[in-house]
Amino acid sequence: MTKVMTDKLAEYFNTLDVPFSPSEFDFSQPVVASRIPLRQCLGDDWQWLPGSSLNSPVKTELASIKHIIAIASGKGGVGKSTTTVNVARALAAMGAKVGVLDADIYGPSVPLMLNRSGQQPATHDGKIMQPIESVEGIKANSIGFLVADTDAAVWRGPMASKAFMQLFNETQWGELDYLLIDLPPGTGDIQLTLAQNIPLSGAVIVSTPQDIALIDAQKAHKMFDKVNIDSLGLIENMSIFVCGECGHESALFGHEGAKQYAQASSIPYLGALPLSVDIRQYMDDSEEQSLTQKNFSHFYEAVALRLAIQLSGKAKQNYDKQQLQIPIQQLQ
Ligand SMILES: Nc1ncnc2c1ncn2[C@@H]1O[C@H](COP(=O)(O)OP(=O)(O)OP(=O)(O)O)[C@@H](O)[C@H]1O
Repeated sequence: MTKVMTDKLAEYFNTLDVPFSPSEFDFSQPVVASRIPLRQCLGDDWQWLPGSSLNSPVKTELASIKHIIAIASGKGGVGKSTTTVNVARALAAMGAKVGVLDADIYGPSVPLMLNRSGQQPATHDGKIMQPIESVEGIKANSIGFLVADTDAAVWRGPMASKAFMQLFNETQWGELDYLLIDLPPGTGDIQLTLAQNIPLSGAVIVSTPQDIALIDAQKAHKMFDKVNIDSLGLIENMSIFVCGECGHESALFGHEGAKQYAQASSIPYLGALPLSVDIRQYMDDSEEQSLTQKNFSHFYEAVALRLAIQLSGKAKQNYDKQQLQIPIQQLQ
C-alpha cells in the first residue's frame, strides 16, 4: 500500500464516528455439514431447471435480511470474489451479521476463499439448506458446495439462473445485516435474474484501471441503472503494482481509470487497492483467516465502513416487479 493511500485512509478513519454494536456472534453451535447431492437439495425442481423461466418467485424471508448488496464487475478476474470475501470479513469484524451468496455459478471461488472447500450444506427436509459458516461467522452458500466445478461450467443460462435463485431462496440465512452476492462477471442472465427478482440495497462494481475492464464495468453500471438499482460505489482493484524487492510502483493496468470513470459518472469512488503479492497469497492460503493485521486490511475496512454508513439510513430498494421487468434487449 502506498503512503498516499495509507495517509488518505488514516484521514478517512479520523473523520468517522462509527456507530457499530459489539459482535453478537454465536460460535458455540457450528453447522453440521453432511454430504448431499444437488439433486436431493433441489428435489423435484431439478427436473425443470433447464427450461425454467427467469422469473422465479422470491421465497426467502427477506425481512430477516437488512441489506442485500451485489458485488459486480463487467469483466472476469478483476477481483470481485476477493472483494466480496474481504468486505464480508471486515463487516463481520465490526460486529455485523454477514452472509455471502456466491452467485458465480460458472466459477465459484468463495468456498476456497473462506477455507470451506469440500464442505456441503446440511438440510433437514431435503430442500432448505443450512449455510456453511466460516471461522469469522460469515454464512455462505455457493454452487461450489454442491456440484463439481466441471458440472456447473456447462449449464446454460436459464439453468444457471434457476440454480442461483434456488441458492438464494432455499438457504436458511436467518438474521443478517448484510448479504453480499458475488455475481459472475458480465451482464447476462444471472445478473438480470438477480436485478429482477431480488430487492437489492445496491451494487458495488469492481474494476481494474484497464480500458477493457472499464468498458465492461460501465456496462454493469448501466445495467443496474436501468433496473433502478443504486451503484453504491466503484472499487479500483490491481491499481498499481509495488515491487516487493525495490518498492518501485508500476501501473500495469493503467492508472486511475476507474477513479476517473467514477467521478465522471457520479458513482461513489470507494478507493484503489494495489496488485499485491500479499493479497494473492492471503486469498490462496486457505489456512490463513484473519484479515486484521494485514497491510491491506484498512482498505477493506474502509470500504465496509463506507458501505455501512451509506446504507444505514437506506431501506432495501422498493421491490416493484412490474417496474423491474425490462426486456433484455434494452439492457444491451
Ligand atoms: N489486489 C490484488 N492483488 C493481487 N492479487 C489479487 C488482487 N485481487 C485479486 N487477486 C487475485 O486475482 C485472482 C482473481 O481474483 P477473483 O477470483 O477475486 O476475481 P473475480 O473477478 O471474482 O474472478 P471471476 O471473474 O473468475 O469470478 C485471484 O487469484 C485473487 O487472489
